[in-house]
Amino acid sequence: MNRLKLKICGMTDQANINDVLSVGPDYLGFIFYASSKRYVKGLSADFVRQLTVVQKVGVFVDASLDDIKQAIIHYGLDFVQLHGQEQPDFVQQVKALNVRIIKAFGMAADFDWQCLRAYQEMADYFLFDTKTSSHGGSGEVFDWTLLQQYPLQVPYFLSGGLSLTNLVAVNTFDDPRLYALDVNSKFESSPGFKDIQLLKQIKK
Ligand SMILES: O=C(O)c1ccccc1N[C@@H]1O[C@H](COP(=O)(O)O)[C@@H](O)[C@H]1O
Repeated sequence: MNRLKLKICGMTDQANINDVLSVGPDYLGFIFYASSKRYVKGLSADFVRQLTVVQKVGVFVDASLDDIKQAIIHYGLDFVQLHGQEQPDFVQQVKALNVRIIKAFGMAADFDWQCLRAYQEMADYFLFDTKTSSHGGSGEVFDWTLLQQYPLQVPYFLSGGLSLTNLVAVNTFDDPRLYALDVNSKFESSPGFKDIQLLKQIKK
């Protein structure tokens, strides 16, 4: 697991973020989706913007280009994670805002792998999450054997209900395209508050 990058997502609280940074994540995720239990709204943009020891990822679900642009400016985002049904031409417009792109897809048995081709030139990374009506943060795991059908070379984040229990099986992955692990609800004491003791066990 050591070669893999770590993204800790759904940060909402300043003190909790300071504790989480002691775990040494590569990426911190902030949810800019009002329906989420982890909506970033109460968190100071000035505080987030001055965080430089970590890559800051804004997570959006079918947001407008202007909302994304404002969030990039105010929170100093390095990455935009597009977690909805964003089409390639829209993703290209976000990329033109001078951020790097993580394009997320909800995995299910009938997932159309060919649809990824239209995104491969503009996405720095793909992210594979479990397909649910809540878009993300469900804590549900998808069938990882589906990834055997992934046809492209774009590196990806593995996501969807990652926990201390199922992360053990990541060691069986033999896929150099697996770039990062994205942990969220299974490492919380309550939505938006990460459990530091649980997080510390990831890198053991
Ligand atoms: O966390 C949320 O509430 C959320 C809401 C809407 C879109 C994405 C969201 N989070 C992302 O969901 C995945 C998986 O989370 P979990 O481990 O299943 O809880 C993760 O990539 C978050 O970035």
